[in-house]
Amino acid sequence: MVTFIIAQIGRRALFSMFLCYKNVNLNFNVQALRTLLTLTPSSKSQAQRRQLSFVRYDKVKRFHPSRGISVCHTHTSKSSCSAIVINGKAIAQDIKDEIKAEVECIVESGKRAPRLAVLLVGNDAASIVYVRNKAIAAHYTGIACDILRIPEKVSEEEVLREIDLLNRLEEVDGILVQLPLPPHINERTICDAVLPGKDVDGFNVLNVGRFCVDQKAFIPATPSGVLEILKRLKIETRGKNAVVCGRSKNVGLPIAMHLHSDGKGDNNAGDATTTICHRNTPPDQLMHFIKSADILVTATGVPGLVTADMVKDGVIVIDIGITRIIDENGKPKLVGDVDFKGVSEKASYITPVPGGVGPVTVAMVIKNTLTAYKKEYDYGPWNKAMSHNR
Ligand SMILES: Nc1nc(=O)c2c([nH]1)NC[C@@H]1CN(c3ccc(C(=O)N[C@@H](CCC(=O)O)C(=O)O)cc3)C=[N+]21
Repeated sequence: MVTFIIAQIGRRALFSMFLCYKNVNLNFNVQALRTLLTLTPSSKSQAQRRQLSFVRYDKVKRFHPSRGISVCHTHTSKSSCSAIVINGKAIAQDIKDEIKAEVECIVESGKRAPRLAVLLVGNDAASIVYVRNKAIAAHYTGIACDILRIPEKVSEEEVLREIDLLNRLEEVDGILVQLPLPPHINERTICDAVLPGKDVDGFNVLNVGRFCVDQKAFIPATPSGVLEILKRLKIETRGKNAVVCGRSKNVGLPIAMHLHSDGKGDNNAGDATTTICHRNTPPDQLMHFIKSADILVTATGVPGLVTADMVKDGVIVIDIGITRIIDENGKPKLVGDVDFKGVSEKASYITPVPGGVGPVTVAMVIKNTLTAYKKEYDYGPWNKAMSHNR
């Protein structure tokens, strides 16, 4: 194991060089995408509904599939309007810049930088991309990031030992085990082995439980990304109809948990009337619930699940589905759950795939790492008890 870690440290140096190179490109792209245009509201209600002070997060030109790019000046005929496309890359960039500034202050004051350890088991192509994105983001903000690549055939015991080691290392603030894990490894066992105070993924059952009862907790990156988007766009959720399609334990369920909670707890919850639809929701019921949604969150991985005829005018659409397909020209492409072209004609806001929730997810993991470093959440005896159990 020691040899393995030493090998990783060597690799890390190479990886940092790669990151430095990647970072230049990343900054360039993000800068190019940041539009600071402002809209001129045509009426007061429009200004209120669209939260115009925050349009810098949107690609202000409205997307209209049949007429190319157009700007809609009136809300009187909403169906002929098209949605504001939420720019997840710009939101992520802002979050990362805030983190970077804070980390700079920490380091200038003579303290060590925060540190994230990522365990990547096996060679899942998507996981490699996601982990790489997290490492690039960490590097950008000044947070140290170690990626421990572990062969697919590793035993559960071995992974638990690795986590135990990281739990005990004072200088490791955040631990993240990339999912999915190979089928012979129990994900619940692994997630629960991560010390709650270092559990930047929020997958440890203690964090899950605390989040459920709306106490301070690490909230998983994708749900907290969605919350951050809603918060930064100042989208009101209280009393609205929220529909979440998909009930996965790490995405759909926590998002619904947050949206429905009454807002009196620690996490500034949504207080929305929340419905969860899932694979056993009959199609007519799915149609019925989606039609009722003011805020629609989809996290199913079923491309084209939501079409224009299913949504109501002005719906806010957060698309978390991410599926790799081969398009009509034979090229690989990422798509969400929503028929973007059609639905963006009726929605008021919509997140694209890629470039929507994904980049914000990455930024939120990094933000959680800074929170872990600052030891903002008090886990009392849990943090130690879990460690001594091993
Ligand atoms: N322990 C753990 N923590 C996670 O947070 C976690 C995980 N396991 N397993 C898988 C999901 C998924 N996830 C994404 C991260 C980045 C993008 C992302 O960067 N998406 C880009 C596209 C990336 C690409 O090119 O494929 C985008 O939407 O623009 C997407 C999804 C984190 N997850």
